Amino acid sequence: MQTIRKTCAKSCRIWQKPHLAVAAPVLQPLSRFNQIHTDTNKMVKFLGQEEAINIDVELFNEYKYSVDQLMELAGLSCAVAVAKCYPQASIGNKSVLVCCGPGNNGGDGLVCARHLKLFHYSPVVYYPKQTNKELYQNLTHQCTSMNIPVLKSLPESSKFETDYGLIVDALFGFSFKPPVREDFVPVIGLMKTTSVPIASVDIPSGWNVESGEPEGGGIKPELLISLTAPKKCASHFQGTHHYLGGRFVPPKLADKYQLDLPEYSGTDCCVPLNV
Ligand SMILES: NC(=O)C1=CN([C@@H]2O[C@H](COP(=O)(O)OP(=O)(O)OC[C@H]3O[C@@H](n4cnc5c(N)ncnc54)[C@H](O)[C@@H]3O)[C@@H](O)[C@H]2O)[C@H](O)CC1
Ligand SMILES: [K+]
Repeated sequence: MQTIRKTCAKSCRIWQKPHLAVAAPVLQPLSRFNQIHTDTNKMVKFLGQEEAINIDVELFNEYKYSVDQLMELAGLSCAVAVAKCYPQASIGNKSVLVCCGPGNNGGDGLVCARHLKLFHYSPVVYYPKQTNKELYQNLTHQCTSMNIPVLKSLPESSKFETDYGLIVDALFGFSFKPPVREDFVPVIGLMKTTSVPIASVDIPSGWNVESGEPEGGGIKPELLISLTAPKKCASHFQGTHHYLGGRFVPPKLADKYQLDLPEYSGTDCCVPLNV
């Protein structure tokens, strides 16, 4: 626990909002503000939506990464974080429902499902809005080739709690613009009402990327895996585990955006952040 005064001193350096330094006399955990205190005693920056998109564009245009490369690393780090928080034995013979959206967040979900299968889980992919782009077709093919069912409709709700031990939420990431469109209302509704724990990839789907949970309530993931760096909505995350994944950021880029990323341990591809 640290005082907001201390938080603000750091915030001012990064966010250059000097007026914040004299506000808010109350005690607050850092993670409720716009930075998070990590195990390594560093402060990770929380990104706004535009900044997250700019970093993504820079990775592709300036650093010449391909989407496939980053998606593979992002999806792998999600599967590893899931395995750390929900060891296969704790899920037993129940399946993991991996809900995939129409964009790159959904692509991370397809990669995550494939790695979960290799880690001996039983993933089932729910992928209602499939595109004909080659990357997504290949990722889907890789899943079906590994006997991972890919569904276009939601599994039957009466048996949901007995059949599924975990939901991986890969519907929407940092490009989401509220409100949730009609096609995705049922799956968001299921996630809002089920007792099955949820692991959200990058953003809890349906949340505003910056301000967090929508009015009237949103999904409440137990695990959040932020990719590259947490987005501002992560400061409202109240679940049990917050991990950072996507260990692909070139140091020069991290410096440019003052990300202050935590140290990943050894060869790990994800790192826990203090909640
Ligand atoms: N640099 C990184 O950290 C990387 C992160 N990755 C992942 O990519 C997503 C961002 O992907 P993007 O394709 O830009 O967008 P989304 O997946 O968030 O969603 C776009 C998709 O969703 C549709 N959509 C938007 N709003 C709504 C709505 N209200 N209702 C329904 N549908 C909506 C939109 O039309 C698009 O089709 C990031 O979060 C990471 O998960 C990369 O994998 C690697 C690099
Ligand atoms: K998500």
